[in-house]
Amino acid sequence: MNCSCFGSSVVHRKKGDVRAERDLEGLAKVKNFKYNELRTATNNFHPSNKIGRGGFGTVYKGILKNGIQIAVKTLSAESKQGVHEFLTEIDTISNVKHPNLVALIGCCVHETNRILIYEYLENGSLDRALLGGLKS
Ligand SMILES: Nc1ncnc2c1ncn2[C@@H]1O[C@H](COP(=O)(O)OP(=O)(O)OP(=O)(O)O)[C@@H](O)[C@H]1O
Repeated sequence: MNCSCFGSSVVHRKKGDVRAERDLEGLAKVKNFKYNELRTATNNFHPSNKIGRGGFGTVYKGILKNGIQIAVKTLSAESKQGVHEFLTEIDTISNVKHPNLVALIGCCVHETNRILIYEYLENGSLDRALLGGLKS
């Protein structure tokens, strides 16, 4: 599995990152994004790409090189959630698939950054997903 989202420099990896890398190898279902790929997709996490903020942290809209739109959820620095808990959450989310749930497509751990990547839903998509054919 590609673990290069930990950065190109082995020298700068912290203990937690190395453990996270090891743990991520066990998560076969989600893609391990490179931090630079996410920086490019979100125009360096530009404020104009910000689409919301939830309990996890700030959410940015991004566009991958292949044109796929993504929602990039960055775990806020104040969060007490550690790498291990973060990875456990990914493992749990990636095992749940339902038409009414937004799919988790990947994650990234880079230095102190913990990031989740979801499929992007346009405004109103949730309504449509929940109400199905009831909504025009
Ligand atoms: N997959 C997505 N596609 C498009 N926009 C999204 C997506 N995920 C989140 N957002 C936007 O980011 C905002 C925050 O989302 P987030 O899931 O972090 O928190 P929340 O659902 O509002 O609350 P909580 O943190 O309690 O789950 C949402 O209200 C929405 O506007």
